[in-house]
Amino acid sequence: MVVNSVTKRRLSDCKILIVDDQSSSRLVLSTLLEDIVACDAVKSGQEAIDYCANYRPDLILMDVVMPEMDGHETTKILASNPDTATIPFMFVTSSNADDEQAKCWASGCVDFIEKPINACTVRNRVKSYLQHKLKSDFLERLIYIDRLTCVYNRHYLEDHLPNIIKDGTRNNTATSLILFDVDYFKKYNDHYGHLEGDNCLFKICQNVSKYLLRPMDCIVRVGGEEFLVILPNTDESGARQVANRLLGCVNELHINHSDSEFKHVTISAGVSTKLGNENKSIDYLMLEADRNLYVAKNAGRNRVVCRDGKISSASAEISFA
Ligand SMILES: Nc1nc2c(ncn2[C@@H]2O[C@H](COP(=O)(O)OP(=O)(O)OP(=O)(O)O)[C@@H](O)[C@H]2O)c(=O)[nH]1
Repeated sequence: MVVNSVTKRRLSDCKILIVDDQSSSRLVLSTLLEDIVACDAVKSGQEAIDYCANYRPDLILMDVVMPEMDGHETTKILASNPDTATIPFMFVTSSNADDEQAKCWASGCVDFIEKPINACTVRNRVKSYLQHKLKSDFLERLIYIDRLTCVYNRHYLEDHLPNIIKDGTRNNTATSLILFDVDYFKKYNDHYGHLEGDNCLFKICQNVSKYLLRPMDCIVRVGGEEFLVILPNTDESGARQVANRLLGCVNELHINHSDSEFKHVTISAGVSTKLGNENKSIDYLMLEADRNLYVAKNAGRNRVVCRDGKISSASAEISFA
């Protein structure tokens, strides 16, 4: 998962993906745009889908007519996957018929470019869209990112968790939550000072973010030194593995904490899971995670408790698998 930041991105930080079966069209578009943004190019809808499974372009320029999978079908598949649904796309089309234009807009494109392309229009249309996107992305980060830790804040949780849970029900997939809390943090602040405390929270969040491997996994600061990790499409055993990995990665930071029996900073975690066909509310899931966190604290801290009540202590094993 990408580590968030509230710094402003520039046009030159953006990346676009050009999807066109004709190598000449790919070359023309990338040559026209490469001094404005970084460009990657692929030659089919399937390659675009594979690319987006690993990378998040700021914009896709999508040819409409392609063999095997056309631009409309490709964007439909991207839109049906929550991981790729928000990637904006512009169609590049040689048809300016009314019904074709209507079809492009109906599929959710942000704009379209007519073929044969006009160099000046393509450059300015892409530039103007990306400038607008950079501003709205920045505003969204200001609203949703906690300034101290650079992870999501409660506003994000309130606006997005209901949809994540609904997606899980709709797709009949499990969703898990990990609620974690820094152990003996009051003592840490008392001993090392509040500024060091802030610093410690930042380090933990940055490190934990690196260990959330799927693009849809995210971490939210729910308050003080308490954080929620949201894991869409993850069952209880998967969540346990992630939670143990997070405990391991905080242990591996080796932040001194002389007033803890572990002698370094640790976290405790409670997990809750909603199976695709279960009807559990967000409040219920939060309570379940909170109750399990409480059990983990009482069992000695630096451990994970899932809904089956099983306790696992921090595994020092850290795996990126
Ligand atoms: N430095 C710093 N401290 C914070 C922040 N938010 C909350 N805290 C402190 O975190 C501490 C939490 O203390 P407690 O809730 O007693 O929990 P704890 O000491 O971690 O004990 P256990 O959770 O039982 O292991 C309080 O002293 C809060 O002031 C923050 O943003 N920065």
